[in-house]
Amino acid sequence: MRFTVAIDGPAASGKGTIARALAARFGFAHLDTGLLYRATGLRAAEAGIDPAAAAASLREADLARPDLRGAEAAEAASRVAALPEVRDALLVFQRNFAAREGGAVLDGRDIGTVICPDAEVKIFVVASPEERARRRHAEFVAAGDPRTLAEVAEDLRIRDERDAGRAAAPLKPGAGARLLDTTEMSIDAAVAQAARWINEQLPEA
Ligand SMILES: Nc1ncnc2c1ncn2[C@@H]1O[C@H](COP(=O)(O)OP(=O)(O)O)[C@@H](O)[C@H]1O
Ligand SMILES: Nc1ccn([C@@H]2O[C@H](COP(=O)(O)OP(=O)(O)O)[C@@H](O)[C@H]2O)c(=O)n1
Repeated sequence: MRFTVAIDGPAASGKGTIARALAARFGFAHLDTGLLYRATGLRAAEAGIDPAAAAASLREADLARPDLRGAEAAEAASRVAALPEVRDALLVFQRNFAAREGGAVLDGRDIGTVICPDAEVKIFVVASPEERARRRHAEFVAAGDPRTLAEVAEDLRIRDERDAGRAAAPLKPGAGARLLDTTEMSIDAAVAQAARWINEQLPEA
C-alpha cells in the first residue's frame, strides 16, 4: 500500500512531534525534511561549497550530526532553502521516500504543495508565535543552549517570514489541507485529531 501523509507548518508548531507519533501508530516511515535543509546549510557553510552541490552530495553522516537541531543549523537551513537549485537537488529523494510501500509521513514546509501535492492526507500545523517560541525555548533550555526566550522568538519570526515570503516553495497550506491549531492542545490531542483524519482516508483493510 502507498499512502502519504504531508505535514507542513511554521517553526516549532509541532509538525515533527505529530509526524513521529503518527508514523509509530500507523507503522509508516517518517522523514523530517527539515533535517535535509539543516544538513545542507551546515555543510555548505563549513565546506565553503555551493549549497546546491552540498545538497546533491548529502550523506547519511551529515543527517546524523548532533548539532542539526540547533539554532545555527536552523538559520543556515532557512537561507539555503530559499534557493531553487537546493530544493531541486532534494526533491527526488523526498518523492521517492513518500512513494515507498507501507506508507510514509513527511513533515516540512512544502510537502503538501510541491513534494506530494497528491498526498492522501495533508495537515497544516499552526500555533501562536508566543507558544511556538515558548516550546522551542524549552527545548533549547533542555539541551543546555543559553538563548533567551526573546532571542528564540526573534529567530523564529525572521525564519518564518523568510520561509513564507520566498518565491521558491513558500510555506503555505496545500490544496485541501486540514488546519491543526495546536496552541492550546496537548500533544496527545493533536496526534489523536491527525489520526482521525488518516483513518478517514485509509483504505478498508
Ligand atoms: N500540542 C502539541 N503538539 C505538538 N508538539 C507540541 C505540542 N505541545 C507542545 N509541543 C512541543 O513543542 C516542541 C516543538 O515541536 P516540534 O515537533 O519539534 O515542532 P516542529 O517540528 O514544527 O518544529 C516539542 O518539544 C513538542 O514536544
Ligand atoms: N520541506 C522543508 C523543510 C524545511 N525547510 C527549511 O528548513 C528550515 C528548518 O526546517 P525545520 O523543519 O527543521 O525547522 P523547525 O520547524 O523544526 O524549526 C526551515 O526554516 C525552512 O527554511 C524547507 O524550506 N522546506
